[in-house]
Formats: sequence, structure tokens, C-alpha cells
Amino acid sequence: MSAATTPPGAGRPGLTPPSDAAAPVRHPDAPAPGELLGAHYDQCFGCGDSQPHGLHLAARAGEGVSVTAEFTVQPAHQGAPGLAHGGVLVSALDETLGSLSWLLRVIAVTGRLETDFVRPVPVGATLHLSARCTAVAGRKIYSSAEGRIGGPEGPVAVRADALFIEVKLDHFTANGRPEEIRAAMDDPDQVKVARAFEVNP
Ligand SMILES: CCCCCCCC(=O)SCCNC(=O)CCNC(=O)[C@H](O)C(C)(C)COP(=O)(O)OP(=O)(O)OC[C@H]1O[C@@H](n2cnc3c(N)ncnc32)[C@H](O)[C@@H]1OP(=O)(O)O
Repeated sequence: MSAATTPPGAGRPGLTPPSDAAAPVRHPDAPAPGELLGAHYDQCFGCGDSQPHGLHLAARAGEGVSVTAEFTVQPAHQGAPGLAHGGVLVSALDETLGSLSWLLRVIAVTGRLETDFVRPVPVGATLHLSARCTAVAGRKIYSSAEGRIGGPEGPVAVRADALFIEVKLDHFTANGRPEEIRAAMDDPDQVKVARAFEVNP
């Protein structure tokens, strides 16, 4: 079977939902389709406003458990001259996929993320990303994403299948550097505190 016809996650160990997996359920309080999700943490490399060389990726809720996002490749994101670094493109996919948890209203982290790099992405290009959750099995959340160059119908540059694992808040508080955890927790804006860890406020 060619890559173009392979269903998401098929044949990839750890990325194929088990037979008893359930369809993902959009949380009743999830942002409406079309609504911008905004940054979950201002220091996040993927979406934060306070990271000068970050991706400044802006994700928007889609229908069901899906999101779209845009990211414009900057000179600071280069690998080869004039081209985006592959790891940066994976970060853009990871961030987009991670924002699905805001529609499920669970706290989850990336366990596995497998990426196909289909074509090079030049500096200055805008990558139009889309991601959707495909299945949930207990704490395991299965999802797929792709990034297209220049527009939502542009040529596919990257695609990925991912497994996110639901975690408790102490995943962050027990493992993160105390300075940043304290600063995030001390923010008077409680919605921002909740979103820093993608917790249901
Ligand atoms: C805050 C929002 C940010 C949004 C965007 C960014 C998202 C990110 O990049 S998060 C940062 C990157 N990710 C991380 O740092 C995670 C580091 N890893 C960990 O902390 C742990 O390995 C963690 C939490 C994923 C899993 O550990 P743990 O909670 O002990 O789960 P564990 O019991 O081992 O596994 C649970 C299930 O997941 C499966 N699983 C866990 N890891 C993997 C993996 N890498 N591949 C395949 N399956 C896995 C297990 O097999 C198990 O399956 P089953 O229930 O069928 O037996």
C-alpha cells in the first residue's frame, strides 16, 4: 500500500489505536469552531508571545476534535540555507497536535510522534497545519496532522501521527524547574494558570 493511501497510524507500532478504542469526544465547553485558541503559555516555544525565536503558532478550533494552525518560517528557524530545520517543523506539528487536548479538556503530553518530511519548506513560507484526534483508549490519545505550504490546499510538506498520553498536573509540577512552575502558578490570571498546563479551568 502506498504512503498516500495508508490510514493514519496504520502499521506504526504504538500509533495504531487498539480495537476497543473510542471515538474522541469534543468537550461541551470547547471553543467554537473558528475560534482562536490563543497561547497556552507565553513562554512556550510553539505558541508563546514571549519567545522571540519561537514559532508564534496560532491555532484555531475546528469541527469535532480538530484544529488548524499557521506558522511562518523565520530566518531563526533555518537548518540548511533558506530552509526550515526539520526539528522546527516537528515542533510545529507537536504544538498543533498538542492543542487538540484543549478541545478534549484533558492534560496530555506527547509520548510518540512520527513524522514524514515530504518536501522542503523555505524561509518565509507559511505552513498551514491541520490536526485531528482519531481515537482515545484510556489515557492514550491518537491523532494525526499535516502541514501544507502556502495555503490549506497547498502541497503537503509534512505529516505526522502521534500518541499523546493523559497525565496529571503533577507531571509538570514534579518535573519542571521550580522557578518556572512557581512563576506560572503565581500568575493572578487563573485561566492563564490553568492553560499553562492545559488544565480544565
Ligand atoms: C502542555 C501542553 C503542551 C502542548 C504542545 C507540546 C506537547 C509536548 O511536546 S509535551 C513534551 C514532550 N513529551 C514529554 O516530555 C513526555 C515525556 N514522557 C513521559 O513523561 C512519560 O513517558 C509518559 C507520561 C508519556 C508516559 O508515562 P506513564 O504515565 O508512566 O505511562 P505508562 O503507564 O508508561 O504508559 C501508558 C500507556 O501509554 C503507552 N505509551 C507510553 N509511552 C509510549 C510511547 N512512547 N510509545 C507508545 N506507547 C506509549 C504505554 O504502552 C501504555 O499503554 P497501555 O495502557 O496500553 O499499557
